[in-house]
Amino acid sequence: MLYLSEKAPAKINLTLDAKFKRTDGYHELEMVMTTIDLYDRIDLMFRSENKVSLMSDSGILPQAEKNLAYKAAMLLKQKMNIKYGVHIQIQKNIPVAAGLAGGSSDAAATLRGLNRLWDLRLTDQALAEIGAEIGSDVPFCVHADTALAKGRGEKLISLPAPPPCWVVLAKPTHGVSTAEIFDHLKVEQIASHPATDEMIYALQSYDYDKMCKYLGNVLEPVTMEIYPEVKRIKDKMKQFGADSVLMSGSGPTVFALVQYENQAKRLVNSLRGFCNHVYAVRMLGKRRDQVLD
Ligand SMILES: C[C@](O)(CO)[C@H](O)COP(=O)(O)OP(=O)(O)OC[C@H]1O[C@@H](n2ccc(N)nc2=O)[C@H](O)[C@@H]1O
Ligand SMILES: Nc1ncnc2c1ncn2[C@@H]1O[C@H](COP(=O)(O)OP(=O)(O)OP(=O)(O)O)[C@@H](O)[C@H]1O
Repeated sequence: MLYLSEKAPAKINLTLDAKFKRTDGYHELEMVMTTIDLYDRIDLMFRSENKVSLMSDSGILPQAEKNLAYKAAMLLKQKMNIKYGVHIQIQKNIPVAAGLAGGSSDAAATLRGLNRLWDLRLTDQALAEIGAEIGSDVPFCVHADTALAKGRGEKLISLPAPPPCWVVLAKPTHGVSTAEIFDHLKVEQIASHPATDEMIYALQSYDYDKMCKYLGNVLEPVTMEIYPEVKRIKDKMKQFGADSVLMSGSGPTVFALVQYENQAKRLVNSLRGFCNHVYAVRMLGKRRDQVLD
């Protein structure tokens, strides 16, 4: 194969809990994560030379060595001792540094795509293990379904996809550094831990109301303290009729759940003028339509 494309969907956290800070500096986490129908497109072109190159249509992304998709290609090449190359083209739709794992998903889609382009026949599990060396969210993004993630984020147990609904996302203009937010987290001072087991049960019983009830993220108050705009957006979303609202990952993107398209449209219209980056997308939760040959 000489050319192929992969979808790289964004993730949201339905829950994010931190148990303790580990001696390696990472936090031991417990999170329920799923995917939404907002995705980057990764085009991969086979190169017979032993070179990896990368271009993206985004002015703010690192173009080569620092790009997570480039790192993924180099790591896979090195691990599998590959002597040819690839040109990676990224069409960026997921907002950057937003808590939506855009970079991790690009890296994961690159691993999945190269597995096909270079005919490596690795399992998703093997790709996820390689991806864990790039970032904590990459293993989840390799599978790109719905999962309980533990450890640093790399230990995954697959869960049923959430009930169908709309996800309205609003992102403040500034991005957030994940490391900075974790730095400010004091695990022993967490006032309220999310009810992870109840969220799992909500998914297993396909219960939209319970899914809404049990959204929770221990990083939300931390990010809100530093960036009060996050709280203002969350309050507006609640006021404008969202069924439930939560910040995703380390933020600053806030997402609202609603069941019907007209509610999603109303919410988007109410937020315009107040927030520049607003999207209404469907919940995904299952890996489908990933391949774009
Ligand atoms: C917040 C989440 O998005 C939730 O899904 C992820 O935990 C972050 O995943 P990521 O961006 O792939 O994170 P990494 O690139 O591995 O780590 C960025 C930084 O976040 C902090 N970090 C990340 C994961 C974790 N379990 N504990 C941490 O303390 C560390 O300071 C780390 O240096
Ligand atoms: N392909 C890429 N797409 C987005 N960001 C990238 C990419 N490659 C490298 N980066 C860098 O990674 C950093 C985090 O970007 P990203 O959009 O993945 O953040 P995030 O959504 O907060 O991630 P997470 O939810 O996994 O913490 C940014 O500083 C960005 O410059």
